[in-house]
Amino acid sequence: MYELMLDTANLEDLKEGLDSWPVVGVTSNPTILKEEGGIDVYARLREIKALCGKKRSLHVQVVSTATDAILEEARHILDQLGKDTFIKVPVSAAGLPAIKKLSAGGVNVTATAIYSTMQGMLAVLAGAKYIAVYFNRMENNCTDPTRVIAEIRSFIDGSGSDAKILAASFKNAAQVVSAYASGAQGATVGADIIRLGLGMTSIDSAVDGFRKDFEAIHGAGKTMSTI
Ligand SMILES: O=C[C@H](O)COP(=O)(O)O
Repeated sequence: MYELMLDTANLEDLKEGLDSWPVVGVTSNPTILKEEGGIDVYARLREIKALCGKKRSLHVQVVSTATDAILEEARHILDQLGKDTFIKVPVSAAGLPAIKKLSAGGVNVTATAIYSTMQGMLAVLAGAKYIAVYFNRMENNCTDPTRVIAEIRSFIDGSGSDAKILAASFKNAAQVVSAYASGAQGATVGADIIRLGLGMTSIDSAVDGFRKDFEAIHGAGKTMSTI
């Protein structure tokens, strides 16, 4: 089953997206939170958690760079936001041991900052539930994200793991389509990407043509519910 999440902390985007689009979770990182200006971070994350409700997941990233500090930060996030919160941990030398310990303790981990198949494989083995692969950032570094996604997916399937690739870091709709086509089970995107996908003038032009043809039969303003 494929999943779509929103990569934002903007309340307007979240209210629209969670209400109107087929979204199963919300992700953020410190840069996304910074875009919201001088917010109280935990207050905002609590608002987002409330908007998510019980059925959608919230993924919150740690900031610390040493293993013990990451573990401490993860515990604090769970205390503040609830035990079902997914803790986003970068797959770094210090992050991997934290992913292993948190996962062993039953914490939901989203492994992040993934630029290589090796990082993805290690995160799967360490027990992460989601593997956040950075699509656009890889392309910026002349790495092919479709190859990395396909290799990690093959590793997940071959090892019988229930981890899912959650592709992230998108700048356009084509990248999202490529991520899913390469084997990602999920993508987390900004609201702008969804709007791009629905914003083609040819879509509105087709809809307008159908409306005019119907009005030619039954008169102006008529619809299937008013004839
Ligand atoms: O948390 C991961 C983000 O999706 C990274 O996105 P970005 O490359 O646009 O900063």
